[in-house]
Amino acid sequence: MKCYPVPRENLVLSIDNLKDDIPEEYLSHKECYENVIRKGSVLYDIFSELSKDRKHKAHQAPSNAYRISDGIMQNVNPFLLHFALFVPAITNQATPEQQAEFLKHGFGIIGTYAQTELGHGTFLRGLETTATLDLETDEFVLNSPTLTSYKWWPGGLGHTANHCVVMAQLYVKGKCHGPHLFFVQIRDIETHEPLPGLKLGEIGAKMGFNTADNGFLGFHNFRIPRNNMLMKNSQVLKDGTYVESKNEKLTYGSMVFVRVYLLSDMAYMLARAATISVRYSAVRHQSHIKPDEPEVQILDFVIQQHKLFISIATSHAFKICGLWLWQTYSKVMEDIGKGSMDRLPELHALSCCLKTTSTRDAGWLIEQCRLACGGHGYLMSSNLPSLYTTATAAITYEGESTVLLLQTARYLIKSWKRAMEGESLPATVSFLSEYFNKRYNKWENTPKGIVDGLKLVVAGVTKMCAESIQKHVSRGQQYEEAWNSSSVQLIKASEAYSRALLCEVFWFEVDKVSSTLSNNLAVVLKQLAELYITYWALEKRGDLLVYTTISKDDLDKLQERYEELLALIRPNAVGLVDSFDIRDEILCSTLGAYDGRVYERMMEHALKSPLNAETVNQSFHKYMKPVILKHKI
Ligand SMILES: CCCCCCCCCCCCCCCCCCCCCC(=O)SCCNC(=O)CCNC(=O)[C@H](O)C(C)(C)COP(=O)(O)OP(=O)(O)OC[C@H]1O[C@@H](n2cnc3c(N)ncnc32)[C@H](O)[C@@H]1OP(=O)(O)O
Ligand SMILES: Cc1cc2nc3c(=O)[nH]c(=O)nc-3n(C[C@H](O)[C@H](O)[C@H](O)COP(=O)(O)OP(=O)(O)OC[C@H]3O[C@@H](n4cnc5c(N)ncnc54)[C@H](O)[C@@H]3O)c2cc1C
Repeated sequence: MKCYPVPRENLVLSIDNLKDDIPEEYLSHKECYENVIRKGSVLYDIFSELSKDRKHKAHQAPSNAYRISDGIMQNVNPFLLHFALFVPAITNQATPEQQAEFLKHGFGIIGTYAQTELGHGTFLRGLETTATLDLETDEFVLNSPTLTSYKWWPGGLGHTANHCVVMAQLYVKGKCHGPHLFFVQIRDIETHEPLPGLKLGEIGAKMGFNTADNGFLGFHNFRIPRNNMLMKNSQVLKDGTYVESKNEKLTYGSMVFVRVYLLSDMAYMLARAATISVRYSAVRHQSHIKPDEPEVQILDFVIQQHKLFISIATSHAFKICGLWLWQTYSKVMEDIGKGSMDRLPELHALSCCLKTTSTRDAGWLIEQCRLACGGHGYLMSSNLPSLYTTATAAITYEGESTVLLLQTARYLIKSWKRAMEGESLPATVSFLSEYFNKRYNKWENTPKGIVDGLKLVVAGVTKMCAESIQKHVSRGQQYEEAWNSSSVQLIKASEAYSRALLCEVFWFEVDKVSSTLSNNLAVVLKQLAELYITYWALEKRGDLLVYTTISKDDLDKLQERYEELLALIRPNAVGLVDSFDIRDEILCSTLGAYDGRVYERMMEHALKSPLNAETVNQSFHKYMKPVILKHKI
């Protein structure tokens, strides 16, 4: 790999170890793991060399360098959790002294984030792993009291990591203080054997993510020093005094970090899928549009453009909103550093709904890209199946999507109540006050008008939810029960909110930067933003008809404009995906390479199938032949 500026002599393993003799999809589960460890270890070495001068900082945006991993393994890198959650958890949740201690070996340790248990993933307060202070020895004793308390799912936990950050219920002097994080060594550094008192393993084959080495972990009277509790926000002193955090939800900070980041990650996943399917659709000729003319590029079918251009536009929307959300995150973290928690609920609400919408959209849009490639999209060598299973996992991990939408709904309902009481609201929800005070405009058939309309939908649905909860309460339900009864509508409010946010930020940011771009670029970027907004206005036409003054005539015009936009984008479609600038080595697709040699690549790849190494497979002689001979007349 020439793209890495690390001298070969600095590396322990040869860079030649990054090559595959047999494509990954033909390996067994065990071989696959061993293969990604072979390649992952080289990468780990490269990343550690590259990071030598880069001090870990809390709230630092992740470097894009790890994308190289996508080109080297089609499946998930088992070292990912070290970078994505283990190190960020320590930098965000440990004191400076602890950080110096826990990270002193740099890349000499490999960590993961062990939170989810067999019995509980969503409901963190229900976790069962215990960390009990032993005042005499100044240690915490970790235990998994039940089968359901076993840690279950953490990436890299099965066989890769030798350390982890563990979420456990803190017990001091018989009192439970809720979930807290602990730094725990789980394997011997030299032998890699699990330490005594631990039961460790891998959880088995999954729909995708198969090389992530997701594992289980049980503790039996396992002791760690008291100082291994991450104590930036709350502390346990030597005499057992518990010092409360300013906000107990700060313990959940590492999850907020990844949720925020996932928006950009989904932009990239979608860019890869769009690149493959748009390029393929330009190469593939099939059927006629005019009977007397040659077969067309399938990209010329308007319905194909409808399936694919939304992915290009969505990737840009996620990228731009991802940057916006990252800036919000950094600002809120800075405020927290200065002691102000004011914007933490807003950040939590934004990150929950945007994480959910971006992962769900990426999942179904990647699948749509796969379907748009016809049969060939079903081949592993197209890389679309792997992209799908990897993206779709994110709908569940780092907070299950329904559960996160309900968190945002909680914030919307609270904000609605504040609006009714005349309180001022943060800019991201101030439209609720405007709606409550009936300050809204008549429908306008422009991108800005659509954004305003989508916000009216959020406000209208939120109001309906608040009334529904109230109705159930007045019929005798407790507030929490009434919440459950109204949850279908609450989810709708949250979904509508994230869509309005995505449309607004995408349009506003594109509009803001367009004067700094060349005219041609600004025009195309605006077309993509308008396409995105119009697509969603048409998808949500029912809600717009209920909550705004949009008419059938307006909708007809929007449909016409949408089709116009498809035609305007068509000549630039291939250029647009080329501009994502994803190298063939990272794309890893027989269908999507830059040179368009689709059929040649497919044949070359098919010939690598181990089944093609011999003309007759031995199973013929063993099983088929006797049956054939028996039935031969
Ligand atoms: C070589 C490689 C190269 C590498 C290069 C390096 C580059 C690396 C770069 C990085 C690449 C990344 C790529 C991704 C990869 C990922 C891989 C997979 C990771 C998967 C990890 C996981 O999968 S890890 C587990 C995640 N597991 C959850 O995600 C549990 C969800 N479950 C909850 O999160 C809570 O359980 C839940 C529901 C909130 C209720 O919590 P609860 O019961 O305590 O709270 P309540 O509901 O009662 O709410 C009470 C009040 O707390 C408020 N609140 C709640 N949370 C709050 C919060 N966070 N912040 C503020 N406020 C919060 C709430 O808004 C209420 O506020 P109010 O009262 O004012 O309304
Ligand atoms: C690929 C992958 C990688 C992962 N990596 C890690 C890792 O590295 N570390 C780690 O700690 N964990 C990891 N996880 C675990 C992951 O974070 C959890 O699976 C996730 O948070 C969902 O929790 P759950 O499995 O308990 O789902 P559940 O909460 O059991 O969800 C089941 C159903 O119940 C519903 N439900 C649950 N609660 C409510 C509610 N309050 N209201 C309404 N509906 C509800 C959900 O919507 C869902 O439909 C990973 C998971 C996957 C799939």
